[in-house]
Amino acid sequence: MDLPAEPSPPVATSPRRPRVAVVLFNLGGPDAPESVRPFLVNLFTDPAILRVPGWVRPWLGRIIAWRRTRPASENYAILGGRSPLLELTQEQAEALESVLNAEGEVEAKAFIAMRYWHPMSDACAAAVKAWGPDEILLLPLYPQFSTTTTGSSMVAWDKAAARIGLSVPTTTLCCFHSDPAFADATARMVRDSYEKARAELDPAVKLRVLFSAHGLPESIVTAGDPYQWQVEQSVERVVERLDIADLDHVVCYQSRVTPQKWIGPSTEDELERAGHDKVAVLVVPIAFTSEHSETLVELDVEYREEAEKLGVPGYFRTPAQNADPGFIAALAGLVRHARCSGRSLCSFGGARQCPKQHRDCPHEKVSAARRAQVTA
Ligand SMILES: C=CC1=C(C)c2cc3[nH]c(cc4nc(cc5[nH]c(cc1n2)c(C)c5CCC(=O)O)C(CCC(=O)O)=C4C)c(C)c3C=C
Ligand SMILES: [Fe+2]
Ligand SMILES: [Fe+2]
Repeated sequence: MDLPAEPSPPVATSPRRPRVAVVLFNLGGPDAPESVRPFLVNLFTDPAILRVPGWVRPWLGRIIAWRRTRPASENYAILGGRSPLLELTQEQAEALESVLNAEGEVEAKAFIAMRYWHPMSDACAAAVKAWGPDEILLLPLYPQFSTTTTGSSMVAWDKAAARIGLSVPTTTLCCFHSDPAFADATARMVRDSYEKARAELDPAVKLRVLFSAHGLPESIVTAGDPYQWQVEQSVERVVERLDIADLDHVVCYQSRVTPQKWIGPSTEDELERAGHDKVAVLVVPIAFTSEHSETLVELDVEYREEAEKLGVPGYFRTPAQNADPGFIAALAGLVRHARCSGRSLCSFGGARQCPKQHRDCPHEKVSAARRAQVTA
């Protein structure tokens, strides 16, 4: 006699994890000596960078790019003829992807959209579309928002996504200048290099920390760009965490490339002051999260030589974050936080109040007036 078949046990079905495409924004850099000129043309013909009437820009932008090609090529030659930015961003992308996937909440894939050299937004948007995400998170690798960097990348992304009809719910993170995990990771790196510098220096020599950020033409800040204010916020958060009594420190700005008036003090002026005061310096890049020509050449070669000439009694530098585990954990936290807070969290150029009222919400608000100026 046939026995009735045993009812089969219920099959455990775990819900499919949402597929999240994390798009990392950075500036990009030339991948060969012959790419330097077209990279610079892309940069100087961007209306976010060269703020002149549209009919002048293609001409003036090309002239400025042409004039800048020689000094820029000389800098890239020191790095073997190319920028290391893409490889370093790829390492950050892989590290972030593995942290997010290990957490198990989402199925994450990190993509890279460079602004002025490949892979740019069009290629990135096509790769994102082919992957078929449920959600997209736009995550700048610039801690502080500037219309010249993150703002410009957002505009380029929107155009690229529209061109190929990529319409997936998208969260945009404007900035993370005051994110506690970002400040913790940065402060740890600064403390390490501060201690190493102190160990090398004669105890009688004082050490000053120069938080060096990329500069901006002053007119861009006057027009409402929140970058300088956000840089100052980042420095305050890091200094709080360093908790070094009577820390001698200053915020300064490097990499001026146009003749207009740029925000100051310049990093060069601060080197001159350090030479005059006979104090050693620890230079901390505060607005770049990866090494590239402006850290490896400008800071490590040019400013070091300048400091020697000026009689600065010691020159040290904190590395950029690259794939530092603390920094990658901070990025993963930003992804989690942005998702849990809902898609309304950030708007172009600023952020609305954190809807979940998290303490220390990293999405610091930009005042309504400033936001209006930025988005105008
Ligand atoms: C008017 C010119 C520029 C403004 C404004 C500007 C803002 C800005 N840039 C960064 C970060 C990076 N800049 C990089 C290269 C680079 N930037 C400019 C000009 C302006 N940047 C030039 C001409 C170049 C090319 C290099 C050179 O000619 O020296 C890079 C990448 C470089 C690499 O090696 O890959 C980064 C990163 C920030 C954060 C910023 C304002 C907030
Ligand atoms: Fe720049
Ligand atoms: Fe929040």
